[in-house]
Amino acid sequence: MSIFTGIWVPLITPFSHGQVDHAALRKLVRYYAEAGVSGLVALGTTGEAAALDQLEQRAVVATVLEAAAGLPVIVGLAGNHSGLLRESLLHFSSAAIAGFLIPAPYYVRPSQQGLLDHFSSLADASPVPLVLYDIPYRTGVQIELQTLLTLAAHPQIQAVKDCAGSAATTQALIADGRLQVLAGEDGNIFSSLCMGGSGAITASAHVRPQRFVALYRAVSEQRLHDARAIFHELAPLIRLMFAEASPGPVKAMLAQQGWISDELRAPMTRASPALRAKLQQLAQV
Ligand SMILES: O=C(O)C1=N[C@H](C(=O)O)C[C@H](O)C1
Repeated sequence: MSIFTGIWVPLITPFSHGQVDHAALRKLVRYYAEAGVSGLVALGTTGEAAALDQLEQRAVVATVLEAAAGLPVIVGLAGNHSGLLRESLLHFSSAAIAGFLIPAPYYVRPSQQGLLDHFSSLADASPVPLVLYDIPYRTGVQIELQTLLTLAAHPQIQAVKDCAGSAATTQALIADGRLQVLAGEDGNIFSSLCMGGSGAITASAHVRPQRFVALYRAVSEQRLHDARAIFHELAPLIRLMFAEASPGPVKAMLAQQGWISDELRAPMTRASPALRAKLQQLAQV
């Protein structure tokens, strides 16, 4: 069994006056570590990695690793240029990271054979495990079940962040048992864990991380009644976190709590005033 279990927070990247706010990032990392999460993801979708240049990406990972003080950190590696991806992979491999989270190359819509070749060659080059990131609504291409199962034979491919939105695929991956299945759709966390999923990478856990950890523990300890109650309690929060383009709502909530300033980089935008009002109401519950 690999380490890809429990609740992982895909960190936002805080900005202040247009620059990465490393002080705020450090504080957030400490907060999540103390909340009992299993690990952190830097440069995930929620981290606005696409809006960071190479130096900023490297600086973000360095800050997260330093503040995490041994808590496992996965680095997101998204892109559609194989050479640049490989270069980043080799760069970050020299740091003490727990793995890479890698989606299908976006926009170019490769064939399943192209995906097999792509992930296999990155896995061959990587000294740390890969978490495959299946998120067709963002990349434009599905990593089909058969492709995931073929890739599971590679010793360095150990988990999948499952955002495919197919209960049948989730079930088949869990039944196969070779890949750890991390729920990547926040609304599916409870069902995925109950089916035997190993955990979740969930942006909603930026808010009330302790409750997400409690949900994971309740399912692991087979306290179904407790787990169900916690999930129902978290459901309104999860809905609001994705009511507008992510990570706008997460950043709005964290800004209301005083952790960060409510800044995103274009083309991403802040949550609307209407949503911010709803988030404020939720915070009072
Ligand atoms: O940052 C991530 O990685 C996440 N991705 C999903 C998405 O892209 O919508 C959602 C998940 O909560 C975190």
